[in-house]
Amino acid sequence: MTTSALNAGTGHRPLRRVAIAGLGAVGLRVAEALDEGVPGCELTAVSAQDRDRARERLAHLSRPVPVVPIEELEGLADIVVECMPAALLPDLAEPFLRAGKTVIVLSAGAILSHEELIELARAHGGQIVVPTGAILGLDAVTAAAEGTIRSVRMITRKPVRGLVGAPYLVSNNIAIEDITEPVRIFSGTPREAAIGFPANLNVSVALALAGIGPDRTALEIWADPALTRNTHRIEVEADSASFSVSIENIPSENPKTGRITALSVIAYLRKLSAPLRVGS
Ligand SMILES: NC(=O)C1=CN([C@@H]2O[C@H](COP(=O)(O)OP(=O)(O)OC[C@H]3O[C@@H](n4cnc5c(N)ncnc54)[C@H](O)[C@@H]3O)[C@@H](O)[C@H]2O)C=CC1
Ligand SMILES: O=C([O-])CC(=O)C(=O)O
Repeated sequence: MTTSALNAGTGHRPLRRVAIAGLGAVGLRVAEALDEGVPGCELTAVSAQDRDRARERLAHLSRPVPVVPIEELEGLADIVVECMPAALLPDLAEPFLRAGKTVIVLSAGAILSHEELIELARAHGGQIVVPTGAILGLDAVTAAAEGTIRSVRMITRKPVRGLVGAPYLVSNNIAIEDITEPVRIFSGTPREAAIGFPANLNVSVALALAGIGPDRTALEIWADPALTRNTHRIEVEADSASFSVSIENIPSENPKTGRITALSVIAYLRKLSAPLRVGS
C-alpha cells in the first residue's frame, strides 16, 4: 500500500476550507499541493503582498482562488496557514482564533511576543498549530515533556546566504559575508533568537514550545561558508530517554527556508482527515 493510499480521506467529513496567508516559498508549495488534492481540504483563498504577482504565481493551478487582503481571509476559510513575515501574525490570527478556528503558524517566533493569542484561542475554542516545519523530533520532545526533561540543546549551522541580513547581525555589526571558516555567531535562547533572527530560527521556538520553553532551551547558531544546507542538531536529556537528532535541509527558493517546511504543513493537513495517523 502506498503512503497516499494510507492517508486518503474517508469522505465522511465536510471539506475544510483552507486559506494561505503569504505566497512565498512555503505558501506557493502548500497552495500547489492543495490544488493537486489533499483529501478533506480545499484551498479557498490566498493573501499576498503583491496581488498581481500572486495571480501570476497561481496561474498554473487547476482551480482559480481569490487573492484577498489578510483581513478578508477569515470569512473564506476554516483554517489559515500563516507563512508571511513574522510581524503580521497578530492581524491574521486574531479573527480566526476569535471565531474558534485554526491558525497554522510558521512564524513560530512571533508567538513569543504575542502570547495573548494563546489566551484568545483558549477563550474561543480556536487552536494555534505550530507544525514540525524544518525541524524534527518534536513528537519525541513532547512525549518526553510529559515526564521530566533535564536539558534541551540545539545547534544550528547555516550557509552564509541563509543568515545575512538578520537583525542580530546588523545591530551587533557582525559581518559574515567574507568568512572562510565556520563562525559561532550566537549563543543564547530561542526567546532571544526570535528577536535577533526572526526569519531564520523559528525552528528553535517550535522546539522550545514542545519542550522546556524559550528561556531554558540552549541555542547556538553557526555561519558556515562550506555548507549548502541548513542543518539543525537537537540533544535532549530526559528521565524517559536521551536522544539526539539532526537534519540537513535543502533550501527552498528562499535560502533561509528549508524545502521540508512546506511539506510538513501538507503532511499535517493530510493527517486531519486520514483514517490512519502515524506519529503524535
Ligand atoms: N517553523 C518553521 O520550521 C519555519 C518557519 N519559517 C517561516 O515561515 C514564514 C514563511 O517563510 P517563506 O515562505 O520562506 O517566506 P517568504 O519570504 O518566501 O514568503 C513570505 C511571503 O509573505 C508575503 N507577504 C509580505 N507581506 C504580506 C502581506 N501583508 N500580506 C500577505 N502576504 C505578505 C511576501 O510577499 C512573501 O511572498 C517566515 O516567517 C519564515 O521565517 C521558515 C522556515 C521554517
Ligand atoms: O529552514 C530552516 O532551516 C529553519 C528556518 O528557516 C526557520 O526556523 O525559520
